[in-house]
Amino acid sequence: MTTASVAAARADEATALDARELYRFFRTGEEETLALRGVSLHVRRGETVAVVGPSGSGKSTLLACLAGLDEPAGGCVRVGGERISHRPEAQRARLRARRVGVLLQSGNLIAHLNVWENIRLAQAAARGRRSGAPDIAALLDGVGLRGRAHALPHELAGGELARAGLAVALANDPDVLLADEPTGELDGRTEQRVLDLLKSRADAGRGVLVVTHNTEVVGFADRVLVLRDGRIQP
Ligand SMILES: Nc1ncnc2c1ncn2[C@@H]1O[C@H](COP(=O)(O)OP(=O)(O)OP(=O)(O)O)[C@@H](O)[C@H]1O
Repeated sequence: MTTASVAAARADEATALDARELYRFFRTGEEETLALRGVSLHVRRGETVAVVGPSGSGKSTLLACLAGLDEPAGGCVRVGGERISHRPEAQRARLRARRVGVLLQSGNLIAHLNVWENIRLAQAAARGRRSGAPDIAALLDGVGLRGRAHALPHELAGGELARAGLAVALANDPDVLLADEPTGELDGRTEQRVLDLLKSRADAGRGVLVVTHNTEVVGFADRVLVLRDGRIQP
């Protein structure tokens, strides 16, 4: 191995998420919207990064591209050194199940499965992952839902639902956790609990990226990136 390739391998190891020159546009009739215009960012292992920006700046589109839920028209996304962009959807889903935790505002729970079953399903989808999956009871303890393991999503209150969603997003012990407004509708105490959990993921050597308007979340992040008109501000 050359010195340069050793250095590149080390940089890869230290990086949980790496996105280069992402472009994404939408066409509606005659109209074309450039939602992402060359976005590059990275999240190191052990780091929490917040992305903030006004409504319509491209935050949700960015999160979807980073998670492999959407395909950028140009650019490349790597998670834990593996490319997740520009692959068939089934491969992206497999990689996401193994390496990425996604917490969306729309929720990530399957309605007819209880909390325990939702977590179990996320773990089953991640099979083949190199390390063992976290213990479900420990995950539930972490989000303060040990007593709600058998509740269906519609039986949970708003804050409980958000915490259950977080437990599912963490079920595969992801290299990177991507969260859209993770503290959206939460009361102060639950918000602090969720932020502590996100921080503990970073402390465990994983990467955390949150998209948010919330100043508390911005304050807790190691780095803040501002997105405007589909570009990261210098
Ligand atoms: N499916 C789509 N079809 C057409 N235009 C879209 C689509 N999704 C997003 N856009 C456009 O892309 C731009 C970025 O949208 P995006 O939802 O990513 O912004 P955002 O920063 O997440 O906004 P908000 O904070 O309001 O959720 C907007 O101009 C939006 O109208």
